Amino acid sequence: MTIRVAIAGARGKMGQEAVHTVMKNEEMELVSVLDYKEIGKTLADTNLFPSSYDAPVYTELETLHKETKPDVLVDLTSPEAVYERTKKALELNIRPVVGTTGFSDEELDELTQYAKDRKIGCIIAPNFAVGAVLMMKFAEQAAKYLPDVEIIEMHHDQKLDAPSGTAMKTAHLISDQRPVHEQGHVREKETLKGARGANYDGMRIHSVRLPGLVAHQQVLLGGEGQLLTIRHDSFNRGSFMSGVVLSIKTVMETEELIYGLEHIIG
Ligand SMILES: NC(=O)C1=CN([C@@H]2O[C@H](COP(=O)(O)OP(=O)(O)OC[C@H]3O[C@@H](n4cnc5c(N)ncnc54)[C@H](OP(=O)(O)O)[C@@H]3O)[C@@H](O)[C@H]2O)C=CC1
Ligand SMILES: O=C(O)C1=N[C@H](C(=O)O)C[C@H](O)C1
Repeated sequence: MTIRVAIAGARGKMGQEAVHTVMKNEEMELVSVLDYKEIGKTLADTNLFPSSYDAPVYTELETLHKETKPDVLVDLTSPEAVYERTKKALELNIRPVVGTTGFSDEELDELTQYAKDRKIGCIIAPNFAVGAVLMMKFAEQAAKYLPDVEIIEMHHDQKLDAPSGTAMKTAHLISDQRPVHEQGHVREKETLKGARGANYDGMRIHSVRLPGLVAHQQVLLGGEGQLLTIRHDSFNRGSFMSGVVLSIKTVMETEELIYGLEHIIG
């Protein structure tokens, strides 16, 4: 069976890569594209793709659904509207594969319940790169033994959310293994606000934004006289595409929300 795929955010850095990936995949068909502004009748009208890329463009998910009946909506957009759109997709019986980051813990909980009530698959993957998933899992394991942790995530300077979805997911995984405790000196005082980074259950998260970067993270775990550094680098967006393909296939087989690629990479 060919999987009918729609993509939201197709003009973006990740979206363009995902369009090519789906177009090249023989088990999938790109049936439509969702944008939030008028960009032409078909994807080719954007001048970003060859003229053979003729998937129609819609600005309303309901119309897109009615006219092109996608099985899956791949969302690679921006944090502002992704929660509402994911909920709407579930309502319409379209299975969301969401790479967009910036969900709050409450929103993730609500969407999990929403998908469960409707028995419909949904995958939210803060990072589609297999190496990044391994970095998070290794850090989770290491934190049992070295519970003092600081996360440094580094991204390109066009990124809208901070900390990154990957850093948040890493913190979630580590916090399941490590007793909540404040790190650093008890009388520590910031002379410049933000110097110690964001505080997640006492763990510190630092966000670096610089031109030239793509997506990088290191997890530092400190112990008496020692430091373990676990690092992952994505040098280009091709690194995320095998995870996108796996998620599109897997979401067709599941009836609940899966948060994180670690649950499906086997
Ligand atoms: N899970 C993963 O592995 C990865 C996730 N990401 C995440 O994916 C998202 C996209 O990243 P990236 O491609 O770098 O960002 P870009 O800004 O390059 O692309 C986002 C695209 O979505 C469009 N867009 C914005 N809002 C909407 C909307 N409401 N509906 C439809 N389209 C919209 C933007 O249009 P316009 O520019 O006109 O506003 C743009 O074309 C981010 O949240 C990022 O964190 C990124 C890399 C990997
Ligand atoms: O915006 C990005 O680029 C990325 N976003 C994701 C995140 O927030 O973790 C995944 C990856 O780090 C690239």
